[in-house]
Amino acid sequence: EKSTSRQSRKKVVAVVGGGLVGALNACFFAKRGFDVELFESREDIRRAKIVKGRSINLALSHRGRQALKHVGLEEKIVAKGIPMHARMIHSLNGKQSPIPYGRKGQYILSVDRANLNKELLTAAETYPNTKMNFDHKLQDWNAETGLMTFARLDGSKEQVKTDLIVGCDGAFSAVRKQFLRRSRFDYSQTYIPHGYMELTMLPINGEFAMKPNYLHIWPRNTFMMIALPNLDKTFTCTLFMPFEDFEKITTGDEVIEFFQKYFPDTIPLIGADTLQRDYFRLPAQAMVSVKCNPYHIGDACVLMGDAAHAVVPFYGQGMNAGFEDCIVFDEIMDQFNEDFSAVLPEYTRVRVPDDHAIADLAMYNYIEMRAHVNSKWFLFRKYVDNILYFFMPKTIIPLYTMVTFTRTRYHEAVKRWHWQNKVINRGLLLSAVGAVLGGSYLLIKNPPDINKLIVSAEKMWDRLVALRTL
Ligand SMILES: Cc1cc2nc3c(=O)[nH]c(=O)nc-3n(C[C@H](O)[C@H](O)[C@H](O)COP(=O)(O)OP(=O)(O)OC[C@H]3O[C@@H](n4cnc5c(N)ncnc54)[C@H](O)[C@@H]3O)c2cc1C
Ligand SMILES: COc1ccc2c(c1)CN(c1nc(C(=O)N(C)c3cc(Cl)c(F)cc3C(=O)O)c(Cl)s1)C2
Repeated sequence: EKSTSRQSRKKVVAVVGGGLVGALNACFFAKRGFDVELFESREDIRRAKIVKGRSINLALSHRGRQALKHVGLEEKIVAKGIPMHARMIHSLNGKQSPIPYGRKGQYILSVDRANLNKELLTAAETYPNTKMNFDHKLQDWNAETGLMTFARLDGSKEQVKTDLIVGCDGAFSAVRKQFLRRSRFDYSQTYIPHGYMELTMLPINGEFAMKPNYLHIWPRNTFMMIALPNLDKTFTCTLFMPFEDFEKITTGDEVIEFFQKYFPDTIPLIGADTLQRDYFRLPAQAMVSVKCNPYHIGDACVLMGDAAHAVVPFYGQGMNAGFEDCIVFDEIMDQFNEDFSAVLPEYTRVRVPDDHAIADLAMYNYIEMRAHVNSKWFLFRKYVDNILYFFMPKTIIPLYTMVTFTRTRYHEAVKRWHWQNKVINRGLLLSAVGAVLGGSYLLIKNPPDINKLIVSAEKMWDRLVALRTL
C-alpha cells in the first residue's frame, strides 16, 4: 500500500538556479531517484535567442568532463566542442609561438556556454522525476522550516517546501543570503580592478581568421586578451583591462589607437569597424571572487558552483570546479547512504579546502599575469615547466597540468606545487653554487693572464659607456 511516512516517501530536492551547475545537479539528483524541482529566475533559454552578459564560450577540461561523463553527457558535449591542443602566444611584433598543453591526448575544449546550458536543461528534463520551473526567482527562504518564496514575472508569489535546497544560483546567490545572517558563517568577496569585454572575430573568406585549435593569448602585463574558437568559425576574444583604462577609451579612433599599440595583429583579423562597433556594444563586465564557509546549513541546504565559490577566470576553472562539486557531493552521498544530516557536513569538510585553493590559484594567476607576464616571460615559464616535466614526469608536474588534466584535489595540487618549487629552487641554487665552486677551482688551477683580463674589461666598459651616450 502507499506508504506515507517521511522515511520511505521519495525525497524532494529543490535546485535553485538553472545555470550550468544547477542544470547538471538536477541530472545528478534525478539519476539517484529523487524528485527534483528546478527553479530558474530567467525564462527558458531554449526558447530565448541569446544569453547576454555571460562569457560566450568557456574552456572545458578534465574535471568538468568527468562530471558530464557521470550523467552520460560527455560525448554529446565534447562532439560540439573545439579541441585546443596548445596556447598560441601572440607577441607585440606579431610573432606567434605555440606552447602545447601536454602530450597528445592532453587538450582542452572550447564549448559554447548557451548550448551547454540548453543541453544540460534538456537532459535534466528527460528524467520523469524532474520538474522545471522557469520565471521563478527565489526571494527568500527560512532556514528553520525550509519554506521558500518565489516571485513570478506577473508579480505573484509561490511558496514551496522541500527536503533539501541546493543553492546553484551563482555568484550573487539569493540562497546564500540566509547563510550571511547566521553566526560562524565566514564570507569574503573581492572585486578585481580589471573588467572584461567580449569581441567577436568573424571568419575571413568563410574560414577561421586564425588557427582554430589553439587558445590564443596576447599577454601584455596590465592588459591581456584571449580568444577561443566557436563552431561557427568565429572567435570570441575576451579583453581584460582595468576599468579605468576601459573608461579612457571613449571614441572609435581611441579604440583603434589602443589596439594598434597593444594588439596590432588583431586589427586586420577583427576589422576596424567590427572592433569599434563591438567595443561599444556592452560595457566591460566586473569579475568577483567569492569565498565562504560552511557550504551547508544543517541537513536542509547546501551551496554549489559560483553560489559557493565564484572565482576569477584566470585558470579557466570556475565551471569545471562547479561541475566537480557535483561529483564530490555524489560520492559522499554514496559513502553516507544519502543521509543528508551526515552528507552535508562531510561535503563542507571535504570541498571547502579545494574550492578555496582554486579561488586562491586563480587570483594568484591574475596577479602574476598582470604583474610580469608578457609573451617572453609566458614562453620562458611554460618552456621551463615543459622541459622539467619532460625529464622528470613523475617528479615535476606543472601546476596547470594537475589543475587542468587531473582530478588531483586542488589543495593537494597547490601543496605539491610548493614542494616542487622548493626542489627546483634548491636544485637551481645547488647548480649555481656548483658552477661558482667549479669555476673558481678552474681559475685557481690555471689562473689567466690577469693583465689581459683587465684590458678586455676596460674595453668592455668603454663600449658600454659609448652605448649609453647613443
Ligand atoms: C569571463 C569569464 C570567463 C570564464 N571562463 C571560464 C572557462 O573558460 N572555464 C570555466 O570552467 N569557467 C569559466 N568561467 C566561470 C563560469 O562561467 C562559472 O563558474 C559558471 O558559470 C558557474 O555556473 P553556476 O551555475 O554556478 O552559476 P551561473 O552560471 O551564474 O548560473 C546561476 C543561475 O542561477 C540563476 N539565478 C540567479 N539568482 C537566482 C534566484 N534568486 N532565483 C532563481 N534563479 C536564480 C541565474 O539566472 C543563472 O541561470 C568564466 C567566467 C567568466 C566571467
Ligand atoms: C572564456 O574566457 C576565458 C578567460 C580566461 C581563461 C579561459 C577562458 C581559459 N583559461 C585557461 N587557463 C588555463 C591555465 O591553466 N592557465 C594557467 C592560463 C591562464 C590564462 Cl589567464 C591564460 F591566458 C592562459 C592559460 C594557459 O595555460 O593556457 C587553461 Cl589550461 S585554460 C583562462
